[in-house]
Amino acid sequence: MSTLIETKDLTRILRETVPVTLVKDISLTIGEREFVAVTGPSGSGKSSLLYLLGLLDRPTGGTLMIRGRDTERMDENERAATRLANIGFVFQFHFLLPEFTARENVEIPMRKLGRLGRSEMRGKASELLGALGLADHLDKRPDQLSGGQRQRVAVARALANDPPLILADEPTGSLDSTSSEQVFRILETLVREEGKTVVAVTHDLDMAARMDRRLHLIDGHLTTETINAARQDEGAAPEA
Ligand SMILES: Nc1ncnc2c1ncn2[C@@H]1O[C@H](COP(=O)(O)OP(=O)(O)OP(=O)(O)O)[C@@H](O)[C@H]1O
Repeated sequence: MSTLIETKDLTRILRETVPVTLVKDISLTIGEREFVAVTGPSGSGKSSLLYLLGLLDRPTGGTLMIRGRDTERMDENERAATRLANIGFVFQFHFLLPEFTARENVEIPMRKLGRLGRSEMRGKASELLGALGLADHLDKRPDQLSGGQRQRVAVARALANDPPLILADEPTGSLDSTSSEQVFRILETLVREEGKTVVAVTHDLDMAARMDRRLHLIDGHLTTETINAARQDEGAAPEA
């Protein structure tokens, strides 16, 4: 299994009047085709860790390598380009742009990357939305869609540039149980059939148990790392 992300003593401290530790000394390795849960109590640093892994925030200590490249040695342009080509985000609240249609929302990351022409972008966006069961909703705006449909548009947007890594912050947190299961299965399919790596923050321990590995945080520290049984049978080695 090749390594996608490697951190060593990753730390993020806010330099306020009283310093606030968001994430402290986290060392981990995440490989390609892994389905990883991040769990922990409220305020334990789960979102902060995801922001660091997604290059949306910078560490104050330690290192973060993505595909063998030290992200702290990159300038802002390189970080932005690395993010755009390698990482898709799905948040608890979809953050779709309300004035744009589903298809236009999915096209936005493609426009930013600038690799495809206009009709190719349209085609790719339609294809992605179609694969997520939204073929009849391409031209609807977010307020014309249900919560589950909006979250599927957000997943399609995360996949727009075909990144190897999807980071999801409570992607099913605001959904009813049926939509939640549907979105979970989509993420699972991305790993099992498309070879993506998905790292998802979740409060749902049943869901976490269905993933390959669970990283549990307390007070910004990675306290336990659990390899789920099904994966151990496949020979995945426990790391911590
Ligand atoms: N900008 C900030 N200023 C001050 N404190 C912050 C800031 N951002 C985060 N924190 C604090 O850092 C800690 C970690 O926050 P984080 O959002 O990463 O936790 P979390 O595990 O994702 O929580 P939740 O499950 O509630 O979303 C929390 O105690 C939070 O209050």
